[in-house]
Amino acid sequence: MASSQPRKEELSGSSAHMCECRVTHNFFVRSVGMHFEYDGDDAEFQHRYGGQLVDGDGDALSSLAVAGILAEVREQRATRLQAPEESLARVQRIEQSYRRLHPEVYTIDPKAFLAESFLELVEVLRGCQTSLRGVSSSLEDLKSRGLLQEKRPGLWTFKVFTEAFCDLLETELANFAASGLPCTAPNTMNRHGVILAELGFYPGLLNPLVYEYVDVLAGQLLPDHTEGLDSYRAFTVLYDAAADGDRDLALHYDNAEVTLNVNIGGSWAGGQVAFYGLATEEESDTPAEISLQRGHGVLHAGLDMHKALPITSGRRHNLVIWCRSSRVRNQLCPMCFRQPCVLPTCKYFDEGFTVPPCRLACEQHSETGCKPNSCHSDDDLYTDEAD
Ligand SMILES: O=C(O)CCC(=O)C(=O)O
Ligand SMILES: [Fe+2]
Repeated sequence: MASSQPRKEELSGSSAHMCECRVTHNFFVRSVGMHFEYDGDDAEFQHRYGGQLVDGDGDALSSLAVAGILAEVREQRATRLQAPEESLARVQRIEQSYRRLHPEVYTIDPKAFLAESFLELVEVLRGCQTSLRGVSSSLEDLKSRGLLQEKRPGLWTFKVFTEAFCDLLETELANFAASGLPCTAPNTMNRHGVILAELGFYPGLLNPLVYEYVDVLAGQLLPDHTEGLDSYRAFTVLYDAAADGDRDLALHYDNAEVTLNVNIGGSWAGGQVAFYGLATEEESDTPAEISLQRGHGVLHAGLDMHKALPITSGRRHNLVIWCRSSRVRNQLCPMCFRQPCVLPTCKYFDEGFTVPPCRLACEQHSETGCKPNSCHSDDDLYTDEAD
């Protein structure tokens, strides 16, 4: 199953790619509560939305109001186009100026960082990859011994990290936050989390965690969703009931085949993560609500719709890893549900598509003559020159 595949960064000639939909789809304008598509063609935007948009009373929006929406969408697109370049600049600045408090937390120490039960869980499931004995009896055994819980089909919880690791990571991240250096928030709803690639956590800590451990679990526990994990996006989310804190996260699915979400600290009330089932299937009326103890994680399909309920007091700090399987996502982009047509990007914005088999948007457009303005002539902007 999973691990015989080379990971993406080991493939010769590979580079980072994102689906073109990242800069053409899902622009959310809060004032009208709608998502828009926009590929840089103003006339097409006007044509597509001009007559359709109505205000709260059902009256058509004025052309001035539509122009205002277009301006907002245009700005969002420009921000997304610039994001990879800005990320590279931030990384350079962090590398030059940040003094690590705990340099040891950047390199995995399995015995000190990973819970004993997690190491055993992975070893048992690794053994199932080669054994003829079915995985199901091993899973039953692991469940009966309390190493693994199945909250409902496809929703697994287990202990991942030791307290010592959670302490190290939390204090390192607090030290980084106190440095005042710039970092990126993982999404617009989580203003206080950070993208861990930009802080240098990938090579020594997260690459081995994902490729040597999570890949084994994902392959055995969510076999319909991965054909081997070969890239990922890792970040933290931080909820705080205090005045300026983020409290909840809207219903969504992840840009991932498989997600591992682990609590690394805090003490709080509320804040359960509620799961509603796969986006491709009928929504469940009764969500499975998960509340994790410190060091414990939930492993779920990226397509499992979920939201974080509001925390009512305290603070909740989680490490989230969106794991990607190029063999799966190369067939269909999980964000636009189309065959991916990709743009080069920097490694911090990699969405895990590989070329080939995916086609570059520029080639696709010049061949078919469609949408030349959504393909990027200035490739240097999207090439990772930090390596
Ligand atoms: O709040 C959480 O624990 C879930 C976060 C999440 O779903 C995400 O960032 O994709
Ligand atoms: Fe999520």
